[in-house]
Amino acid sequence: MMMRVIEDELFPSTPGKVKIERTHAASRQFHRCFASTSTLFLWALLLIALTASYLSFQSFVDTSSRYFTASWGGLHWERQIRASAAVRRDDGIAVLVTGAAGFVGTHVSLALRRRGDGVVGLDNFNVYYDPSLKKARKALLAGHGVFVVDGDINDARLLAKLFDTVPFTHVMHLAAQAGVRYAIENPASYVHSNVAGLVTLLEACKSADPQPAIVWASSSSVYGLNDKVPFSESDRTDRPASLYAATKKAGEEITHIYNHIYGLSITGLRFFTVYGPWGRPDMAYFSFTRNILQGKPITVYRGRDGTDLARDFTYIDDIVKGCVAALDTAEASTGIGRQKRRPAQYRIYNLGNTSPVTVPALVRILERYLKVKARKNMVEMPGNGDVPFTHANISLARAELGYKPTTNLEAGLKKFVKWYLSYYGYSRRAGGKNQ
Ligand SMILES: O=C(O)[C@H]1O[C@H](OP(=O)(O)OP(=O)(O)OC[C@H]2O[C@@H](n3ccc(=O)[nH]c3=O)[C@H](O)[C@@H]2O)[C@H](O)[C@@H](O)[C@H]1O
Repeated sequence: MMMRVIEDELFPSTPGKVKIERTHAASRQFHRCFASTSTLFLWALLLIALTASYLSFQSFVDTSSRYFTASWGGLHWERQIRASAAVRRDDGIAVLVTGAAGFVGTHVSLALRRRGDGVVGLDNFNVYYDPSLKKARKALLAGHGVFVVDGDINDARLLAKLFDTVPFTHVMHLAAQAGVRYAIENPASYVHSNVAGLVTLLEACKSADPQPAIVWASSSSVYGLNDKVPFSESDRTDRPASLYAATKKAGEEITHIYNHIYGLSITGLRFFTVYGPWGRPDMAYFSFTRNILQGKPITVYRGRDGTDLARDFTYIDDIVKGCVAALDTAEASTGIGRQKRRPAQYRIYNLGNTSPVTVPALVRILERYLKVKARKNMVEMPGNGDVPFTHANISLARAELGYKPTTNLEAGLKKFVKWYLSYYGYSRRAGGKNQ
């Protein structure tokens, strides 16, 4: 019956033809057709096989090109990571420091290493400011046995590899897009590092076995338009003045989620305008020093009502003590296999200096140490994210971390200027390193 249908379809009934011939012809045609269907089938198989081999070749090319071009991976690399992570004291900790070639990251890594903890750094060496300064910090760390991986916190494969290689007990997360006013120019970089990068890192931490405890850098800028002084952790933080502040505030909410669902132990540190040797060239105290020495004018912002702006400038060594104390008092994360077994620690602390200084006062101190008069342009604060003042209440950090800042701006800037002159040389016009 089936054959009949096929026959009829292939040979529409034509009056005058002999039936038997039709049947034979149809059968020949059918076999020819069957043969051509099998051929088609074989061709299709061949095509599928070719596609499969092409795809696996592509993936081989991808993998090997990543192997040959990526700045991480391989046996030698793993050996460096393990050596850097080796703990050399009783009850020492193994810490992954993100942003290790940054200002705070370098100092914290050195402090941990000096007391015998295992430290592995991670930094993407971006060009937000002169990467040669970051490379110099990396070299400084290498001299103390700290290896810094060149990679991004958005690279989930790299993070997974790091946690596979070392059972980190802690993550000191300092990698971020910093700077309050730069967010006007490059908003996407804040979302990339401070939001997407943070989530990628937390995902890796949540999946790691053991899960590390996380201490990370939030910011005084989360207080935004808060005018209740001094700023306490319980004050409002829902009125940020810049995208930078908003991404740091988002970080506080995001880390809370990972604490709540996965049992990650989280400590957020709100840093107040940190300064000191090996600092960030984009910050006022640093760029003012450079300009004053080069005889260039500096722009000093003032409030709309003519008042001076003020910051609770905090010296790097005090911040490092706060970071280390936060690591030492961090309880272990409570999750395993991505499941929380019991509630985990969630903390937020101000790390400031408790004595705000105005920007013109900062300039006067620099003039004294540099022995050069600054050429000042007093300008009304542009509406690009700045806040008029910051002032930290540090009672909580003092009570729970034993945090007690000991360096005032005078003493701290003296150390900064000494470092600056030794690093860049006395006369910028006479040459020296790039900035
Ligand atoms: O605590 C924080 O969480 C932040 O601290 C820092 O931000 P800020 O307190 O804004 O520091 P910084 O830029 O040095 O400006 C200092 C003062 O100089 C004024 N300022 C600045 C530049 C200038 O050209 N002129 C000027 O008057 C300016 O108006 C301000 O009054 C970090 O950069 C930031 O990453 C974040 O960590």
